[in-house]
Order: sequence, then structure tokens, then C-alpha cells
Amino acid sequence: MTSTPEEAKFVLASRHKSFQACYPPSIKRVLNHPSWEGDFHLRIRKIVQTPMLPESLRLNMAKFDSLVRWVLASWDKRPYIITHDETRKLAFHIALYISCTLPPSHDSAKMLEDYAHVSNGAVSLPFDIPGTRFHVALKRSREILATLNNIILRRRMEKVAYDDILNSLMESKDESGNYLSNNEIRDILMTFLFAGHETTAVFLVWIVKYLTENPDILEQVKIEQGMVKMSKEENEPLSWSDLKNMPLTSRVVQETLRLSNVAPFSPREVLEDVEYKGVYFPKGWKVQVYYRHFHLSQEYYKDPYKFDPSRFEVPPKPSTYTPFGNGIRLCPGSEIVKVEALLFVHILVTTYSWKIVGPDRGTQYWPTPRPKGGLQLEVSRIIK
Ligand code: HEM
Repeated sequence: MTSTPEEAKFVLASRHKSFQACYPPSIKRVLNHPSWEGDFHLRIRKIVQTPMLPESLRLNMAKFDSLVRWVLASWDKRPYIITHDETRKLAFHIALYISCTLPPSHDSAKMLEDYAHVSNGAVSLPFDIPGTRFHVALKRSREILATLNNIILRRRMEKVAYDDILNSLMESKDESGNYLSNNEIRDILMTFLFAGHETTAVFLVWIVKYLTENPDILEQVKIEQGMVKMSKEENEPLSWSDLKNMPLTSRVVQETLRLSNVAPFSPREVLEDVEYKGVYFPKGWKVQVYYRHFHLSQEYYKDPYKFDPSRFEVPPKPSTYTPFGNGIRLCPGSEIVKVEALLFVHILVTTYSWKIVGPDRGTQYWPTPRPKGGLQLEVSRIIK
């Protein structure tokens, strides 16, 4: 396990020569995940990150805004919600939109349900025995793959050039002029949709929890968001420039990423003997780059277990804040996550009041840290 930010940076920055990503076999199998390595990794990475660059996100703000409003509008008829169910719906449909330009539908709801089982079996003993989580995850994974296959076939028949990841994957050629096969595209979408909603959904739950537990900060966030709302026409979607008027909420986002550690580490395998400042990494060994270690260290963050967005008024020391990883696999979704979070908080605090129902059930650390039970809320609309 890495123990300093410098070691972590060294491992993560390494080109594909010395270290490679090394996820558990169960994840690889349920995601049907052929590793994205070497030139193939760089090629796919370029495609998936393009629609998540700020210039593309800016153009899609109205669409993201409408998806957040769609999810939260459904709360009107329900006095209680499980936050995690709602944030999964939101994050998944945004990932589905940027990858395949698809709106919510019966198929998307079914895929989301299937992904819940995939996620449940993603980190488990990889024995395909009926009755195990892994067995169910594999079955649901096959159902998602079939749906994705249909999406690709439909798109090929449509012959329309959408501005999305699916289109870019279909048009991408390698150096020898070969296109990706339908199965390769399907498997990339499978992993992308998983990466695109799983951590984001849990992260949004933590935001709600921390804000609820810190009423003074929530009050200030409400004031900030109320000002943004007052500057808009009724039901006018938020624009890119509105996000710049949310400095406090942005710090809430940063602090939640630090404290919750929804992606606490990156696993790597050593491909050749390497030494870094007296630390020897023998070939064949596994390395965990453990972000949680510095995010919760007294050495880098005063009172590290306290939820204190104001600490981000001063930028953190280099390499000590890496919620999205670092180096060649730095999360390409880091900007869209912030956009989703700011839209979600804006619409949440300006439309609803809520309280957490029942006692605090603590944190579930498997497969990644999350509030146990998904955080049940009693919600009521504060504006018509
Ligand atoms: C709070 C939300 C998120 C967190 C904390 C997070 C964190 C991370 C981290 C730490 C990695 C690096 C993994 C490694 O080093 O092996 C990663 C990779 C990745 N993330 Fe995210 N992520 C989030 C949301 C998203 C979203 C919204 C998307 C897409 C819509 C996304 C797509 C990806 C992809 C495709 C990779 C693989 C990159 C590569 O291998 O080059 N992530 N994420």
C-alpha cells in the first residue's frame, strides 16, 4: 500500500510499462471487462472524455438540468424516499445520455435495476454457483449486454450521426484502419455506464447526509442557491455561468469528495522491478494506491474527520487531494460529477425540505463507503 502522496503519484503517473490497473477478477467478469491497456486505453480514453470536457458540458447543461428535475419531481407523490435509489437514477440517466443520447425509458429502468445486482456481486468470490451474489451479477450482466447490443444494432440501422460516445466509438479506427467490433463497443459501454453512475450516486448521498448533519452550512448553501435562483426566470435551466456563482456549494462538493472517499483506492500490478526513493516494487506484486490515507491524514488536513468546506478556501498541497485518482487513469468524469452535484444541490435545496428518517445506521464500507440503508428521507416540497 502506498503511504505518501509522492509514492502514489509515482505509481499512478507511470506509463503502462511499470504498473497496470489490476481490478479483482469478479469485477472483470461481471463487467465483461477486457482491460483497457496501452494504446487501446489511450484511444478509448480520448473518446470517452471528449463529451465530458467543459466545452461539451456547457452545451448540455439544459439536458442535465432537465434530468435532475425529472428525478426530483417524482418525489412530490412520495413523502419518503431512499436517497441512494434516487441518485442512482439521476447519475445513470446522465451517463446514458452522454454515451448513447437515450432518454429514460422502460429499458433504461431495467438496465439500472440490473446494474444494482451487478454492483452487488462486483466484489465477491468469483465462483459462479447458483444462489451467490456473483451468480446473480453474471446473469444480470448478460441481460445488460444484450440490451446494449440492441442499442448498437438500432444505431447502426438509424444511420444518424449523434454527438455522443457511441457514435465516436463506431467511427473510431486504429492505426491499421480497423473499426471496433459491436462486442468491443458493447463492453466499453458496459464499463462506462458502471463507472459513470456507481460512485457518483453514492457521493451525492454523502452530500445530503453531510449537509443535513451540518445545519449552519446547509443554511449558507440555501442562501447561496436562493440568490442564484432569484437571478433566473421561473423554471429556467441553470447555465454554465450560474455554476460560477456557487463558490460555497463547490467547496461542499470538494469537501464531500475528500471526507467520503467513495473511490478510496486504485489497484495496480507491478510489471517490472521498480525502485522509487528507496521503496522497492518487485515485479508481480500488487500495489494499492490508497487515497483515503492522505485525505484523512492530520498531516495534510487539520481535524481531518470534520466536515469543513472552508478548508478549501486555500488549495490543498499538491498530490494530497486525489478523489479522482491521478496520472494516466485520472477519472475523465471529474468535471461532470461536479456539474451533477451543483445541479442536484441547487434543485434540492430550492425545492424541498427534508429530514433523515430513523437512527443513524452508520457506514457500510463494502464495496465502497456509503451510508447504510441508502439514507431514507422524509421530503416535502417548499415551493409549487
Ligand atoms: C464521485 C464520482 C466519481 C469518483 C470519485 C470517481 C473516481 C475515479 C477514480 C479514482 C478513477 C481512477 C481509477 C484507477 O486509477 O484505476 C476513475 C476512473 C474512471 N472514471 Fe471515475 N469517478 C467518479 C465519477 C465518474 C463519472 C461520472 C464517470 C463517467 C460519466 C466516470 C468515468 C470513469 C472512467 C471511464 C474511468 C476509467 C479511466 C481510465 O481507465 O483511464 N467516473 N474514477
